[in-house]
Amino acid sequence: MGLLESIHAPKDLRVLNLEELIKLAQEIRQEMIDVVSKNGGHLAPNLGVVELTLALHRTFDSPCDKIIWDVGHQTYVHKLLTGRLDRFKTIRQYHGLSGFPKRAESDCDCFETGHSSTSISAAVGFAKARDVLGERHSVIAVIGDGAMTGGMAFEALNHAGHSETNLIVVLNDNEMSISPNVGAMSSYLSRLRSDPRYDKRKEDIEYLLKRIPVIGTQVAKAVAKAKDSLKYLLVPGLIFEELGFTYLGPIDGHDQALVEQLLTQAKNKKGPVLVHVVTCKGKGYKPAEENPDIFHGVSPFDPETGKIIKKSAPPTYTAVFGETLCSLAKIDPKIVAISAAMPGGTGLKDFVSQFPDRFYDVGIAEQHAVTFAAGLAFGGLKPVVAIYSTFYQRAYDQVLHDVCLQQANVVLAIDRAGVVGDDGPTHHGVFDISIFRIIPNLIFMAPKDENELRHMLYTALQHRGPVALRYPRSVGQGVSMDEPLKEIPIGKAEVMREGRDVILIGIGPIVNTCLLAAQELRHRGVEAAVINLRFISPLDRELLSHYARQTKKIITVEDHILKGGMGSAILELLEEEGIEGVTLERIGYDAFVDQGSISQLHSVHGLSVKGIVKAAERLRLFHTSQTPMPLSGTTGK
Ligand SMILES: Cc1ncc(C[n+]2csc(CCOP(=O)(O)OP(=O)(O)O)c2C)c(N)n1
Ligand SMILES: CC(=O)[C@@H](O)[C@H](O)COP(=O)(O)O
Ligand SMILES: [Mg+2]
Repeated sequence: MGLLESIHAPKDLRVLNLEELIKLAQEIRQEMIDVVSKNGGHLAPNLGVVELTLALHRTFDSPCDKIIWDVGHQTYVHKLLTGRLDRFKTIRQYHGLSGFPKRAESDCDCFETGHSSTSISAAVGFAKARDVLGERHSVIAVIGDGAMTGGMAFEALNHAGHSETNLIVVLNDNEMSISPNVGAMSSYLSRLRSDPRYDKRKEDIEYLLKRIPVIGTQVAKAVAKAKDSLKYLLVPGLIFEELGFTYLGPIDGHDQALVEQLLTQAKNKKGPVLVHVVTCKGKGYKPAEENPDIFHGVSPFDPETGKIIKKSAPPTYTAVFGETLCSLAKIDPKIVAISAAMPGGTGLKDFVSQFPDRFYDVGIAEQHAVTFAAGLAFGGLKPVVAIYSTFYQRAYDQVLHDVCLQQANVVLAIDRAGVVGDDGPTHHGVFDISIFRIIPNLIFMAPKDENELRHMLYTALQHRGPVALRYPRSVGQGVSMDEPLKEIPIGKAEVMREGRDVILIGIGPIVNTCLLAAQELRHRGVEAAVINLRFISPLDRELLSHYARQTKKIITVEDHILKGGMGSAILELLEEEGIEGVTLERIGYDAFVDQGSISQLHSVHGLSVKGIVKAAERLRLFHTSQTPMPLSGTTGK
């Protein structure tokens, strides 16, 4: 039996000596490489925090002490040490362990994360609750240098530093967000790391400063001023100190004994403390150390070589978006692109290399990204902001107040729209239609395939005023691409198939599933029209009203939450147009959606041929008893 099998709870770690801890760290790394090479997952961030997590669980007493992990993608080690080794092989799978902290999984997961930069705010909340209730436990937020670029982190530092509550912030600085970290805070952290006094204790410097003699009032004032300036030069971590934190570090985050020593020191200090540890993302696995961005969130790979297992498939929507944007930017010098710390994920890597002066990575700052884009637009440029659907939730007011109210010429590229798979409920992009379709002035569209995406991006960039464009995290349909790019008439839907009995209305690539379902329904004697809605706003009122009056039966299908979604928009339209006697079945999600593969989730929630046929049955378009013919080659509920 290895050491890892003997760890059932954090208390089991406290009996180990340094040699055993080093061996345990190796076993943990091996277990994570084995499992992630099969399941995919956030390998590099976890390899980087092995010693830090061991030190945290030896110094603090979880679940009594509260450890809050920012983003939460680096909690695999924490899971392995808090009684979840036996289920670790199921991580990120349907009904398996989550890849992020989950309160329902363990008492040691005191706060759920997934969206970045929330940990310090939550920690201040835990700390204040403890103070009010007269409790005494420690509260620790563990935040990466990337997450530290998010506005919420600054807001929380501002609050915590002023409140003087006992709280520890561990800054895990690996110089990486998903890509190399950006921004002034990141440069400041680099200066701290490269400071020749890296290991010079802050206390020593303060002691020296205190020894400067003070004689007479005038001289005292001058000396006080000089001391202040000197302090700026000499005391490391001064930004944090000035915000009211005691700053400790920076130290090597892979030196087990040193990390424990510093955490113990932090535990015994009063007020807010910031512990700065420097780690290597991907530590201990060469391919991940060499390519920390690729191994940040990696798909299955060969553990021997680190080679990603690739299947041949059509290009992703993201790749087609990136390629089209580059080709349009070549012709139009006003096009600029903005990413919130995800140039790779949003398909903008080529844009960065081809147009470095027209690309802005603003860090994990979605709110700033959107308002910055509004400024760029009024300054005369054509900004395209590419953000995942789930992270746009952060920038709702900026979209509404700064872009749409003022009719700024901004293209909002909404990537990862729909369920995203293994990352689960924190990351599914299933709310954007509900929150954005109600904003006046915003044109909102979604393509049925990758070719239509190209034409829509072109259309968006021709339009004056704000446009949103949603597309999923998946490979395209493998359709051929047509040239030249042309404008799609705003607000016009596309009839993909005629039919007198029912209309199947889809938005996005799910339209293709509607087409397959229409074929199945024909076997049951049902003629279904299929409409590719294309525009959520404005809706094609004329066309939809015509078909609704004709068939009186509608099935809407969307990779989105039902409440407020596309089906809801159709219901509103029927009511507004006074179309009566229509029965409507809506297919989509009715709650937060679990993790699982995208096809699994679609099938469980009825976004499948089988699910659509069942909806038709509920509309009494046919009865199962009359149609013995089996479904051919389809899945779904
Ligand atoms: C609001 C938000 N925007 C974007 C992301 C995507 N994201 C996940 S991890 C990450 C980088 C985090 O970097 P850091 O905090 O330094 O952690 P590391 O992986 O380097 O340990 C980003 C941008 C997110 N989770 N939340
Ligand atoms: C933790 C996080 O938010 C990202 O790392 C996310 O997992 C990226 O997912 P994609 O694979 O869709 O880019
Ligand atoms: Mg980092």
